[in-house]
Amino acid sequence: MSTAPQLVVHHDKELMAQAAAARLITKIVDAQASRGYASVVLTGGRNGNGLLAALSSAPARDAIDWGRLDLWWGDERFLPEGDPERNVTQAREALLDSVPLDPHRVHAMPASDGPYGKDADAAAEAYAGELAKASGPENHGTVPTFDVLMLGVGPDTHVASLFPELPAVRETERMVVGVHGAPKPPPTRITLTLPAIRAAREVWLLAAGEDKATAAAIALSGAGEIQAPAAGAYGRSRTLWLLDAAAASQLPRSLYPPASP
Ligand SMILES: O=C1O[C@H](COP(=O)(O)O)[C@@H](O)[C@H](O)[C@H]1O
Repeated sequence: MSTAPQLVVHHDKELMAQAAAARLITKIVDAQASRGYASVVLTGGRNGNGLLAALSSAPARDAIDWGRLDLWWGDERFLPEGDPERNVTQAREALLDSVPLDPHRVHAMPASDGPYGKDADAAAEAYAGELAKASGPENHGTVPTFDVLMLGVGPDTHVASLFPELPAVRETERMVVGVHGAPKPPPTRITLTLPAIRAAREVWLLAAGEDKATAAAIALSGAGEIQAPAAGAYGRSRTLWLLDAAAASQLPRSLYPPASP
């Protein structure tokens, strides 16, 4: 069952990143208070890294019990360990290296010089196995019920490494797949699929900047998920689009009415 998207539009991308970071802190602290731990899926890209950087400089970040936080990734660029273009490398720089995480709870996707060598499909299968191991009877299948899963939105409406019309976005069985021939470099990637994304309690789509305006308008105007993968990303209990005014500038007025005078 899909949840109708809710929209929050901030003045600019800096404010959006700060507000999203504050929202994430509250979610994590609440989940830890009620269950003992929290699980979050990170995204790569400018907006995801902007949020992590904002979280890093938010004084309230110390409210999080970092040792009881599980981190997963929505996708990864299949490159050697430590490559500056890897999403995990960028996340480490923006935040992860400066907080006391439990390394056993940081579930980076495999690198192209790791145990699976250049075989992105085998690496994807291994990540699916790691997710399945972390999924208990209280979850709904072979993927944990993440508290929050974040996704950047590409100008072509891609989310994670689910690009329009490529086989990965059509996947209905597997939770993680290898991606070959991605239109955005690098061509080889690993990604959660739409069924895995939809296992999350809350899915947050982050879109800031003019170059995201068309993508946001298309995805929020009833487009199909094969042509516009962002349209197929929703959470079990909430789907939240966090935008700045530039990214919201082409939304239909019924979704984003002009501000009151
Ligand atoms: O390559 C990727 O791009 C998307 C969007 O990134 P952005 O810089 O246009 O915001 C990102 O969400 C994804 O994780 C990443 O691998």
